[in-house]
Amino acid sequence: MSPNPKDLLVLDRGHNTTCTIHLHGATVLSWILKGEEKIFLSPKAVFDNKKAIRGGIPVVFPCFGPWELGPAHGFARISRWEVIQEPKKTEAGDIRAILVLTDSESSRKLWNYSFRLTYTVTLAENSLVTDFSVTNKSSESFDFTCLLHTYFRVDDINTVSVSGLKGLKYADKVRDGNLFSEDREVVTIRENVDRVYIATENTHLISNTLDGKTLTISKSNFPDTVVWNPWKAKAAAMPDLGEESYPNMVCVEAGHVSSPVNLSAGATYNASQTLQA
Ligand SMILES: O=P(O)(O)OC[C@H]1O[C@H](O)[C@H](O)[C@@H](O)[C@@H]1O
Repeated sequence: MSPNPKDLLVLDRGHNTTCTIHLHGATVLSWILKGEEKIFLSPKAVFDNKKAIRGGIPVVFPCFGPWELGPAHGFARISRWEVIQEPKKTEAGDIRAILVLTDSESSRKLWNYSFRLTYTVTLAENSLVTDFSVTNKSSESFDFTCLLHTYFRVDDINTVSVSGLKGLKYADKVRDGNLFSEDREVVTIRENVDRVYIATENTHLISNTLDGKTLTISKSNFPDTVVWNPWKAKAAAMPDLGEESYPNMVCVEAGHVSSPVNLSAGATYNASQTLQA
């Protein structure tokens, strides 16, 4: 299934460097840098403007994980966002687009607050910058968790490693969410891994993504990092993924998830992620 071109926003910086955003969820589907796709999008992803898109960079808000009030990972990734700035060149020569999501009758039914999310995507020469902000437009404070659920494209998950996690505590979601300590300098993945690393370094290197290359994630105000690969059996059980695809993806997700953000009435939370290749 391919997305409908009417649902897409394309940022084009020239030199075969582009970023494509689906308005459903403001989901970045693709980041091509000098001809090379850096982001994993499942060949079985569904683009029905209802289901969350399997791959890319889904935006998780207002709840990471199962949510007692609504769909898992919240409603932002399954809501249609509005483009408030079409792709436009910045003074630095980058291409930037801005999308927003505000509360609606359907969001208030699940979560009765007024808010404005702003997502600014900047395509630079060697990087993709995603700035995320939440403004509380309600008359009372609210709590939320949020995360950029980035799926990276890799040649082979068996050779990938992730830095910036040594010595940290993590909640292991495949072991009842129990807390463990990471003692490895770099984290490798050889089975179903689903971990919330707490208070991580602001930079992670993902090694051996494509042709031995390293990709860098730099984050600010996203204190936590989720590392996820469902491995073979779980991938096989996901109709929009399939067992053939798990070796070609790794999710390294920057978020504020191990504790909620408490945002006062009228206040704004700002966080950002830069992917650099
Ligand atoms: O299937 P989804 O709702 O898109 O969630 C995909 C995955 O997202 C995160 O990485 C969570 O830590 C996982 O537990 C979850 O399975």
